[in-house]
Amino acid sequence: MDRIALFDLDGTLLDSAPDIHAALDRLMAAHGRPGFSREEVRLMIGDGVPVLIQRACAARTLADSPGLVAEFLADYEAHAADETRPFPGIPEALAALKAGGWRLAVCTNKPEKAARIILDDQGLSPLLEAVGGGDSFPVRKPHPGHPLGILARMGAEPSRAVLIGDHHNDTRAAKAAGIAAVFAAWGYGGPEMAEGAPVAAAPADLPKILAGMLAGLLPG
Ligand SMILES: O=C(O)COP(=O)(O)O
Repeated sequence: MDRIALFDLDGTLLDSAPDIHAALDRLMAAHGRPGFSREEVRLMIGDGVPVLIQRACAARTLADSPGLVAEFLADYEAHAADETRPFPGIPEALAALKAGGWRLAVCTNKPEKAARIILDDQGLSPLLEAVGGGDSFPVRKPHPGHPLGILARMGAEPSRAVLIGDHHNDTRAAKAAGIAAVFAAWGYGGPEMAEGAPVAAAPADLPKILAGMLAGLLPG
């Protein structure tokens, strides 16, 4: 029976905050503004790059513009994999799920190009059937059209899918799309962002949790 695991990227598969933080601080410095703490950056991640830049500009009284987003992205794409690594246990969990018959894909609000740069660099791309970024569809999480668009590309049913993420954008997109959700407690989101979804404490727990959810997925 078909089974699909859709993964959020930043804060779920990848500890990407160090490179996002460094690029954001370089952008602020280029515009004469002070940088941020790591915690401040973690809290700004989750809604894609244009919103990240909006939040940073608002915090530093800098006029937000599409030019700043392009400036950030050109720099970030060149350094996206400098320090970014999968969270411990993620490569093993993905391999175990794939071996267990799960079809794997990424559903991230990160721009698709930057997502692919890191996934290629870290050798994760061969495990994935699809990567849907924050700019791959007209909508992005928490809009259900984002995970649903990825499933449509895979020829897969929402009733056979689980979305694993660390942000309320993930749990909300899943709920609105009729997809089961699992909250990744090791990521950047506070525990309140689980919003009632089952919680995985560590990546190593995923194969067991997802296996347990199989029975609850509708036949298809
Ligand atoms: O880039 C972001 O802001 C968030 O990306 P994510 O959806 O993979 O957490």
